[in-house]
Amino acid sequence: MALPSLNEPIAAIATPPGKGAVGIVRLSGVGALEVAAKVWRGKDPRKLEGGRFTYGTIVDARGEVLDEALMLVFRAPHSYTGQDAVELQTHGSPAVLRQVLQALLEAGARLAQPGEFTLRAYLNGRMDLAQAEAVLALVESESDAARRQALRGLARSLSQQIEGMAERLYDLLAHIQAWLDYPEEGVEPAEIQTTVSEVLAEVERLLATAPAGRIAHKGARLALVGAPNAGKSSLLNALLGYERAIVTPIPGTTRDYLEAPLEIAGVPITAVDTAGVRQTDDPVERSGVERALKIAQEADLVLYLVDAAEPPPTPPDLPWERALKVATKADLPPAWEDAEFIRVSSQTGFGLEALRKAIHDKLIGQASEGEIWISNERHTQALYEARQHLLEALTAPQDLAGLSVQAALDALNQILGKDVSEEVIARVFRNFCVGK
Ligand SMILES: Nc1nc2c(c(=O)[nH]1)N(C=O)[C@@H](CNc1ccc(C(=O)N[C@@H](CCC(=O)O)C(=O)O)cc1)CN2
Ligand SMILES: Nc1nc2c(ncn2[C@@H]2O[C@H](COP(=O)(O)OP(=O)(O)OP(=O)(O)O)[C@@H](O)[C@H]2O)c(=O)[nH]1
Repeated sequence: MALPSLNEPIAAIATPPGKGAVGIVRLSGVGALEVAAKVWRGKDPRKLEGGRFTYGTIVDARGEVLDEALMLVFRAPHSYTGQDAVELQTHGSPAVLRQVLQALLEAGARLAQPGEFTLRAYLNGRMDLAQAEAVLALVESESDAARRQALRGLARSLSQQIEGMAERLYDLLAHIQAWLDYPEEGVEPAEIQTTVSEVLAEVERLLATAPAGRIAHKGARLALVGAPNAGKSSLLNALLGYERAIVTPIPGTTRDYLEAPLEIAGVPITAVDTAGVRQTDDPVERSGVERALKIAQEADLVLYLVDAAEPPPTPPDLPWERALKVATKADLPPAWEDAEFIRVSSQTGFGLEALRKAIHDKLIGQASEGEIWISNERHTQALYEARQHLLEALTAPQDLAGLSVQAALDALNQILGKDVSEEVIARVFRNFCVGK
């Protein structure tokens, strides 16, 4: 798969489809300023300093005015792509944006492919591949946790950590090579063990953040499960802060399931209220129960609710390793007590903060706010590969350990986009939107 040419001017609408206060059309490449000059009535962009706005009108090839606009000129290498670039900031009408784009295409630009501006930034060495992926993650971020992590990637936090590990492996390789050449003055076998173990621990630490990273990026499904009248709908409403689900004293009120979005400590969560689980002959209720148990199996986390004011029911079959046990109606006199249960009252709000914290901790695990979370599947795969080769290096005969160290190094470098195939690059940028 060939990557698109790097230099010809490309153009795209950068703002999302639909009406907006302002819309932006982007242009980048060798000759971008000439293309812009052809559609512009105002100061000549070729004579403008980089980083300045100017006001004027945009015209098409026949001289018809398309809109009044601001033009922002960037001069290579001081632009997002590293090339000469121009932004036309118009009124945010789909008709205006379409015509302006059309005029740029007629003036000599080519329509940009998805992610092609960022691809150019990468190919021009303005960012590494992990940073480019962070741009995509940032554009896609819907939660605060995801935004924060993506911004960290953009600032090269992950890249620097990978570079640090790579550096240590390069040094080790050099020593191993010296030892192969001059066995009498080369590496101590212990040096291989120590360095490889330390880098391995770092790789494993990063891999351990992958579940948290995935959840911060994609969100988690939280199933509320329990017997009829356990207080599932009430707890959902209490967590949401508004009355989403119907609450009645009649057992079996929620017959199907119901989803509602919420955010806990910056993590996007889809809470699913399910039908009460019990033995029943009613076919409608039974399919609700089956569905509830299936939702529990598929959820990232299950809240198993038991009414603390009643004798406890027989627990259903749940994925207990992904479950939190919750005793509800803590405002009533308890019929039983069990320290494994988090006590809450949806009526008074008692225990809700503790529950939120427990949900967050269980979903995010030991990954701490301050560290880098891996949220990208490509990075996860590369780290697994590196881990595999480092484990090999630990057990390989000393004269072969270098091969495994080299393979681990190659895997780490893939994250940065060093020596990756065009295939891999194309796959990364395929997920971008046009104009990014
Ligand atoms: N209008 C607009 N807003 C935007 C962007 C953009 O391209 N255009 N961005 C992009 O997606 C993001 C900002 N990122 C950017 C990063 C670098 C450069 C840039 O031109 N850098 C040059 C010049 C710096 C300077 O003038 O001080 C450089 O680093 O040399 C521009 C935007 C978010 N907001
Ligand atoms: N005192 C008290 N009553 C509660 C509390 N939470 C729920 N209830 C009551 O318990 C009953 C059942 O509550 P729901 O939230 O509908 O229970 P559910 O588990 O969704 O019930 P189903 O839809 O039947 O499965 C209602 O009468 C609620 O008012 C609580 O924290 N304290």
